[in-house]
Amino acid sequence: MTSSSSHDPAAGADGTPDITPDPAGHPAPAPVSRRRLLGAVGAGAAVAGAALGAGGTALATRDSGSGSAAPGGEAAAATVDFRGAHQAGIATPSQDRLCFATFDVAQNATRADLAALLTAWTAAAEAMTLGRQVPGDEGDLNTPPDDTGEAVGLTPGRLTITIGYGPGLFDDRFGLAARRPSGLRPLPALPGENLDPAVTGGDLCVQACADDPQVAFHAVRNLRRLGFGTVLPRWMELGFGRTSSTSPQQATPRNLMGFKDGTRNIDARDENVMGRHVWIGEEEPQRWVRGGSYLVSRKIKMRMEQWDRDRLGDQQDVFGRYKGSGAPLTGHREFDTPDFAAKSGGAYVIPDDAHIRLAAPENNKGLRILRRGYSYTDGIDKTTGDLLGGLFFIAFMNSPDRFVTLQRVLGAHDALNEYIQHIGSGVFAVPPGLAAGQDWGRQLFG
Ligand SMILES: C=CC1=C(C)c2cc3[nH]c(cc4nc(cc5[nH]c(cc1n2)c(C)c5CCC(=O)O)C(CCC(=O)O)=C4C)c(C)c3C=C
Ligand SMILES: [Fe+2]
Repeated sequence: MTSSSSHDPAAGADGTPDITPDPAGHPAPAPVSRRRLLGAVGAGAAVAGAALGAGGTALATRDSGSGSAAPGGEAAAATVDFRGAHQAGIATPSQDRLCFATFDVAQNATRADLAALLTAWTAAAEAMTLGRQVPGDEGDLNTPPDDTGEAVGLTPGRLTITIGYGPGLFDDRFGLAARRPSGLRPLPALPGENLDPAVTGGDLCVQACADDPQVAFHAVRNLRRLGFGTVLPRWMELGFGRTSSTSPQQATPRNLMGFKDGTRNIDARDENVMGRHVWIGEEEPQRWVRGGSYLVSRKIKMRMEQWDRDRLGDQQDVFGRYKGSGAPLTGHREFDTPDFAAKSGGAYVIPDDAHIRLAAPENNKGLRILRRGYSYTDGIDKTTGDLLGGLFFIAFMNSPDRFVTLQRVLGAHDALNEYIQHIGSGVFAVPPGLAAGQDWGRQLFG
């Protein structure tokens, strides 16, 4: 690979990339309130940290079942509304942690079983996002507890639980063929991928995001527990270090390649942009899924040993951005607009095969997606000693064709391909949010 060995204009005087300043001067998160406000959780928007929104999002502690406060004092954390026009966990400012799982419906499960499970999942999910235990009979010594218990005493951690349905759910098993969202079909084969069936597909997916990994895991575990006999877990992924900002109010995080990731992501607070690119709109014949979205997941392994031996100039050319500041190679500050026409010595400053050139909306007829991925690790490869890990890519869009269009270009031409491989995949229709009194079972089956 060639390198322009570009020097980061935002680097310190000694040439060390200065990775600390946020050029946009984004505000620091509000201090966490320690006050305990039980009960009333209003219809306000999601909030980062514990700042109370004017719309009434309240603070809550996890219900310990005995009414006592969390151990160690009165720790409080923000909750995110479970109900609304759209499911939480899409436009919600990204939490720090992810637990993502897919499930297949068991062979002998019926339509009624699935509908009942989705109704039970709704009640459990709503309770858990409020920091409460999964509802049910308590204290019966002759039956297993309704909640597995490991989140008792933890704060809600901005938990969101987002559900999605895979293409297989709309086959002839449950009478759902006539309700299949028009864009939902298996993704086509894409260049360079090497998909492992063990981390690909599923009839249903559950994305649990929270600022505490135990809260996120507890959510998926309890849905799995409720699903005994009706659904079987297919695969599960834990994510850390969110790799995308979904709001410029969040400092841009770094991925495992050390680059700021999410700089030019969609600002999920912009309803106009979300309406054009992310939410399924009026053009969708299946009314029940309007206001929803499509979730595409890709488990992307990074060849970290190769990457860590690559020169800084090469690394920057791969993305078309400076590693320190995150600025485009044609700019000085992170949020400068890339100049894809700029040349130096007859060659593009942002190389032909740079990741951002190939993925940018300017070069893809305005196409945009909302990225909401996380880093993952699977430990080490025992035969080689290599680190196993990379990006668990999640993106939301109003048609999976958007992802296919982008990935056809990236998979064929991206300089990043030398260092990554797509090893897992999923596509799911994400229904809209639930109104008061509605549940996932009735929403799906009509
Ligand atoms: C098909 C969509 C995409 C895949 C797959 C993908 C993989 C991938 N990306 C990075 C790191 C970065 N991506 C960045 C920008 C960026 N990436 C995509 C799409 C996919 N990325 C888009 C649409 C964009 C925005 C392009 C633009 O408008 O300029 C960046 C730059 C910072 C940013 O804007 O977010 C980084 C860094 C990795 C490591 C990766 C697979 C492992
Ligand atoms: Fe990317």
